[in-house]
Amino acid sequence: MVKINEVSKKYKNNVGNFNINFEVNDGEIYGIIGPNGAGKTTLIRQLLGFIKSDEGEILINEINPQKNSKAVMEFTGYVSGEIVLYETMKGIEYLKLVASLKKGVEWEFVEKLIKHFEIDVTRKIKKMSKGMKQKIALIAATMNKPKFLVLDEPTSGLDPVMQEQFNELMFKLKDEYKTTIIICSHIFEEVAKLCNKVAFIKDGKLIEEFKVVNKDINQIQEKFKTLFAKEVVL
Ligand SMILES: Nc1ncnc2c1ncn2[C@@H]1O[C@H](COP(=O)(O)OP(=O)(O)OP(=O)(O)O)[C@@H](O)[C@H]1O
Repeated sequence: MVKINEVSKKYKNNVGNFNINFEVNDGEIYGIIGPNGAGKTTLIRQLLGFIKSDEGEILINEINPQKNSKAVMEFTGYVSGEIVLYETMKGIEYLKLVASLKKGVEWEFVEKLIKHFEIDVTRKIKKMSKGMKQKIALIAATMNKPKFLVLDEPTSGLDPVMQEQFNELMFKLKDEYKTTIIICSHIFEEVAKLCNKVAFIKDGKLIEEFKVVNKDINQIQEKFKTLFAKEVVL
């Protein structure tokens, strides 16, 4: 589903990301882990064709997003790190608008998602909490059971109950609809529970790809500590 070959994006001062290679198979959940500023969001935006790579090739379901982002977005759901919604709308109005713009939305499934996340969609978005807005964004991104789903720190505002509901939704999409998912996260537990493989990104480089075995959070934590060890300053 996803093939990334020698991809680089250099901002000024040699910041960005460099010679990234990885593949994600159909129906896999792939994690991207790295500290702040490592280049995760830059990579995701290249994957979707929102920013142009300087080098390399990306193929999503055999389509190059850099040449045809629109074609990729037709079968892709995306939740960005900074969620921006139409603040003056009610939740339900926003979801109806998104449903009218996407192909293949069954409203019954949207209703199930609203119930699943236990969210009051009659409220105005501007009066919603960060976590509620995140749920709305997740429903908007998954309402048409997309073939490909890209999530940039999707659960940073969710409480533990909602985290579990998020995990359940990810498994449902993967198992029942064969959705391929890429998820950037700082939450090791989430990555351990959901992902088959994890890429560790440091200073714009993919320094290690790691296979998650038995949903073991300790392995990921240990690997992170080894790869990102820092001298104690304070
Ligand atoms: N438009 C831009 N112009 C110049 N530099 C940029 C631009 N966008 C991002 N950067 C820089 O590129 C680097 C990677 O940023 P990016 O947002 O991809 O990191 P990240 O891993 O997603 O971080 P975080 O976990 O904090 O969200 C950072 O040093 C950032 O300052």
